[in-house]
Amino acid sequence: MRSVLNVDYQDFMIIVTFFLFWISIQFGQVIEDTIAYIFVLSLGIIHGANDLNILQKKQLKKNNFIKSLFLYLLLISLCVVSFWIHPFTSVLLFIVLSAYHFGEQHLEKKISSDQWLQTIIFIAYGLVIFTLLFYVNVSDVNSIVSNLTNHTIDILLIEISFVIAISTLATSLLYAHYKKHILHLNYLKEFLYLFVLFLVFKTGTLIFGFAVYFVFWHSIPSITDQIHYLFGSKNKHSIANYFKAAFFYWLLSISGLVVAYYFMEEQLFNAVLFLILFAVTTPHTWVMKRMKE
Ligand SMILES: CC1=C(/C=C/C(C)=C/C=C/C(C)=C/C=O)C(C)(C)CCC1
Repeated sequence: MRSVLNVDYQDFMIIVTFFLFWISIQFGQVIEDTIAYIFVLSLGIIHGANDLNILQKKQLKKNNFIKSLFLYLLLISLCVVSFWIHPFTSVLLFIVLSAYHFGEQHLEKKISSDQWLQTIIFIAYGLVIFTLLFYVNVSDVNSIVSNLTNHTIDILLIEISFVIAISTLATSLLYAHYKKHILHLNYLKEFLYLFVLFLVFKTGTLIFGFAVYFVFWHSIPSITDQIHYLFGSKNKHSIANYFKAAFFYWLLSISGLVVAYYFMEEQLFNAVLFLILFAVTTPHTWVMKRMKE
C-alpha cells in the first residue's frame, strides 16, 4: 500500500513539474527565484525540522537518545571543521552526501538490494540530478562556489561525473534487476521524470531548478514518510501534528537566517548559509537513514 501511495504521488508530481516547467518558460528570474525561496524556506526547511523528534522516537531509552544526540552534534561539528580546513573539498563532500540523500528518498522503496549496492545506486542517481542541474547552470553555480571557496567547478568535471554517474546507475540497476532486487521500478517513467526535470533545469534559474527537485521531489515525499513514522497514519490530524511539532524549529531557523541576513556582510552571510545547510543536512541524512532502517 505504501509503495502504491508513493507511485501515485510521483505520477501527480510529473504533472506539477510540467506546470513548473511552464512557469519557468513564462516568467523571468525574479518571479522564479521568489517562488523558489518561498518553497525552500517553508517546506524545504520544515522537512528537516522534526529530526530530533524522530531521533527521540527511534531511541525510546533515554541513554540511547543522549548518545544519538551526541553523534548528531558531532556530525555538525565535523562539517564545520571540514569547511574550515578546506571549503572546496567540503562543498564536494556535501554534494555527494546530498546525492545519496536524494537517491535514498527517491529509490529506497523501489529497490531491495544489499546496503552496498543500494548506496552506490542512491549516490549515482543523486549525482545524475546534480550534474544535470549544474551542467546547464555552470556559471551561476561557479559564482556561488567561488564566492564560498575561491575555487570553481570545471565543466569537464561535471561532464565526467555525469558520464560516470549515469553509467554506474545503469549497470548497477541492470545487476539489481538480474538479481531480482528491483521491486517497483518503471524504467520508462524514471527516464521521463529525469527528462522533464532536465527541461525545468534548462529553462529555469539555478535556484528554481534546485527548489523544484528539493521541495517537490524530495521534501514533500520525505514529509509524508516522516508523518507515517511519527504518527502511524497520514490523516489530517497527523499532518497537523507534524507541522505543529516542526513549527518551533522552523521559526528558530527562519529567525536565525533573518538576523544573520541583516547583520552580516554578503560574503560572510553566504558562507554561513552554506555552512548551516551542510551542517544540518549531514545529521539529517543520518537521521533519515536510521528512520528507514
Ligand atoms: C553546491 C551548490 C548547491 C548545492 C546544494 C545542495 C547540495 C543542497 C542539498 C540539500 C539537501 C540534501 C538538503 C536536505 O535534505 C546549490 C544550492 C544548488 C547552488 C550552487 C552551489
